[in-house]
Amino acid sequence: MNTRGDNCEPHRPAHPRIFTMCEAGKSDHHSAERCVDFPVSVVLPAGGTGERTGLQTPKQFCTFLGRPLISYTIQAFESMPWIQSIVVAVAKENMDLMTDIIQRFKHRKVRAVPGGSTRHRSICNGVLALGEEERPAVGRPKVVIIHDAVRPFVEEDFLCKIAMAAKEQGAAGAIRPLVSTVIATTSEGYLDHSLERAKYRASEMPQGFTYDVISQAYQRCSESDFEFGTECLHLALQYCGTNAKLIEGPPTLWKVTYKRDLAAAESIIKETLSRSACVITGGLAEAVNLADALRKAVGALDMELDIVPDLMGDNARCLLKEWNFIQVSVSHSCLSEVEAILVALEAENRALLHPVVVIWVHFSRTDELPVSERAPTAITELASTAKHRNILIYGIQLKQSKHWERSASRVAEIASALIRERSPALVGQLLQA
Ligand SMILES: Nc1ccn([C@@H]2O[C@H](COP(=O)(O)OP(=O)(O)OP(=O)(O)O)[C@@H](O)[C@H]2O)c(=O)n1
Ligand SMILES: O=P(O)(O)OC[C@@H](O)[C@@H](O)[C@@H](O)CO
Repeated sequence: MNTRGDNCEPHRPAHPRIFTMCEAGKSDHHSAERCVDFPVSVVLPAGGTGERTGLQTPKQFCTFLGRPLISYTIQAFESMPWIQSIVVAVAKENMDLMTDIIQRFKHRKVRAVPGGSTRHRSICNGVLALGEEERPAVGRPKVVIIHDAVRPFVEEDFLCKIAMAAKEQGAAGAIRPLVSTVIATTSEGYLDHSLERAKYRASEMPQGFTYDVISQAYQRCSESDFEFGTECLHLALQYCGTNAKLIEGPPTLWKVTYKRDLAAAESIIKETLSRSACVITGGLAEAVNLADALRKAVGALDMELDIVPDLMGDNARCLLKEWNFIQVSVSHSCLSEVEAILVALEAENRALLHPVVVIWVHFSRTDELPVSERAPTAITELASTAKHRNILIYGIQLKQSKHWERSASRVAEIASALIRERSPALVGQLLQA
């Protein structure tokens, strides 16, 4: 609420403005839960238009591997058990789209509220919404985390530090070293003076505030703050006398701003999904030998393999943590083993948030016809239906030869490329190792 006592948003047509982003860093939820024993809610300002990307689609709705950027950021926060609720502030004209994303990707804890014509107004609307929370299980938060929805990579351990510091100090913010020197220019466009870079830091996100501090700051701040301000920490100091604790954050805190940042974000998401794979051998000797050779070969490609005979019993754990599966079939050309993987993946709804890769490696003995001649369309048909369920099936056929290691490293190269790129274009193809 600003000085006039009305909502943050003046009665002007809202700009069609919106944004988004990413994957939680791997961390031990338990250690964070031990530290954060007070209610924490999150405001994700996502009401911008992303003009600096030069794209028609606002960056928060640009998709990566079939999912909008904002869904990655939401999922990162909702995967942290100690976050009680999330409010996303989006432009009014994107409320339906945001609601659809929440439903489609089964986001919990999160609700969308109308953003504002500036970032501060969007954040203010989000903070107001937390104060009017009606969901019974969600009380007023002790700490409010504010995080640009287009800062894709949120690390739980760091977020925990920000939340703890905000509770103790009233406000806390992430900082990073400056990359470029900051200079002041004259009105004629000449150098006036430069700042000593070592004395300054870049203010990043996440930031944390006690609910009282941030809500008071927005009640007291000026129209000029709402219109032109970019720094919540400044509002806390200026209007509440609260001096934020500054904590240097990891390099992953960057904000998607330009088109190149979208490519960088997609590359990091793909890399995160490509670090390991599960190889299922059926326990057959040739398959186990190939899997062992594959493990050596992919090690050089910075990838780890978990080799199991099947996905039964304890081995079913692979279904809950892997995004990539390699089924090695020896001789028989039927895809029953791949179909079994599909059934297991769907039972766990594993492909909801990320596309899952299943690679069928068909190993044929020297006296057998290659599967491309015996059952050329089998994999294409199966892959076509699986693709609609966000499971990408690829085939690699391998003929038994005396150059075992060379064949295995060839399979490894192809498999790791398929896993890394997750290309829809190659789905259903039977590649020759
Ligand atoms: N009226 C606005 C403007 C921005 N934001 C959000 O604030 C975050 C950081 O803003 P920025 O990166 O500047 O996004 P845009 O304003 O959309 O980008 P641009 O300035 O290029 O248009 C983004 O998540 C953006 O969606 C917002 O919630 N409401
Ligand atoms: O100005 P923009 O809307 O591009 O980005 C907002 C940033 O200024 C802001 O997220 C941090 O500097 C921390 O306040």
